[in-house]
Amino acid sequence: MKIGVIGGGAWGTALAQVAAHGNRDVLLWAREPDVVAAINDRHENSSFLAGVALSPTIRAMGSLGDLSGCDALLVVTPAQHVRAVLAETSVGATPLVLCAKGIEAGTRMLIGEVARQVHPHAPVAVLSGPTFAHEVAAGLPTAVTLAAEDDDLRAALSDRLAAPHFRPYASSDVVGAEIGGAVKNVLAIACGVVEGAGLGQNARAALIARGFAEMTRFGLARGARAETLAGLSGLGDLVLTCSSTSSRNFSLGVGLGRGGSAGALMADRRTVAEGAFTAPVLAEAAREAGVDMPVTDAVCHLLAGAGIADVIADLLARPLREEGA
Ligand SMILES: NC(=O)c1ccc[n+]([C@@H]2O[C@H](COP(=O)([O-])OP(=O)(O)OC[C@H]3O[C@@H](n4cnc5c(N)ncnc54)[C@H](O)[C@@H]3O)[C@@H](O)[C@H]2O)c1
Ligand SMILES: O=P(O)(O)OC[C@H](O)CO
Repeated sequence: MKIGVIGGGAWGTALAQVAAHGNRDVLLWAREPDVVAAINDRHENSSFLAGVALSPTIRAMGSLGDLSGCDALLVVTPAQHVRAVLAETSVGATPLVLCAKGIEAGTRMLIGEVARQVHPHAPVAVLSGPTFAHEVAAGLPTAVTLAAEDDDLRAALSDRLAAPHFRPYASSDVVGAEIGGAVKNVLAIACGVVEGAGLGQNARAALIARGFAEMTRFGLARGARAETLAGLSGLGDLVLTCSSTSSRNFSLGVGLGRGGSAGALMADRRTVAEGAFTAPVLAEAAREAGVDMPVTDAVCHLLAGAGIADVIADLLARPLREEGA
């Protein structure tokens, strides 16, 4: 199975490195000519994944047309760009493995829904889980959820992408795998705020637990399975990104918690903090589904410039409720 990767950011590059395990050929499309040149000439991506010696069997290209002939395409651009990039890619019935974590603004579509709309004949899979790109690229042990409805595709992709340090767990719950990754980014911003504002470890643990309840309510309303939400792509990734400044979303939250504005914190950054884009659309989607997501709403207010003290006070002043409700 010849793998093509769409997106030369940190995660696309790390996944290309995984797929190149055992000196297998991998094609990687990157948007930036300097990234293409650095990968081909020096086997590095200093722009997005500095300090990693890449496999020489990874070949980078600047034209999406060069990916034709691949047996599966890993889609690893930021969520808000997936539609445009897929529309430029000749896909046919080639399986698409979606690795971006987010919900499309405007349409409120999960990325799998976007992919099916743009390429109706392409089978869709989702790869998601607790995966800091620099750790995966360094060969540190990592486990992910690999979800696809089709049994054969799931097995073929798991076999092809598994490596000694990279362990996919198969699932048929595509929607569940997607929702965990999208929602955890928003909750990671909230946990970063707790850290930045010095609200303490109790508050962070409470946010993780109540955030997971929120993720579960939303996921179940959208057809996800509870065990997927409690697995690697849901709870696993939530715990990772809510506890480390290696997370761009958590770091954004830390900045907000210290009193920075979202505009200033996001200006000029070359890397993506998906939660900032997902939060408003997730809040809309939750309202549409009749699901209460107070932490997500609080993140939206903070991103829009509301004061931290007011937002926290409002969150804590909500009516008391049953834990399982
Ligand atoms: N970095 C990680 O550790 C990690 C791990 C798992 C999943 N992800 C997910 O992977 C996706 C990609 O994130 P990343 O960390 O690889 O990116 P990144 O932050 O390292 O780099 C930004 C990427 O955005 C691309 N980009 C910017 N403008 C674009 C446009 N108009 N059209 C297409 N692409 C554009 C850049 O080319 C670059 O590849 C995100 O959804 C992220 O949540 C990231
Ligand atoms: O840096 P973040 O916050 O985008 O998190 C990266 C991955 O999603 C962690 O699984």
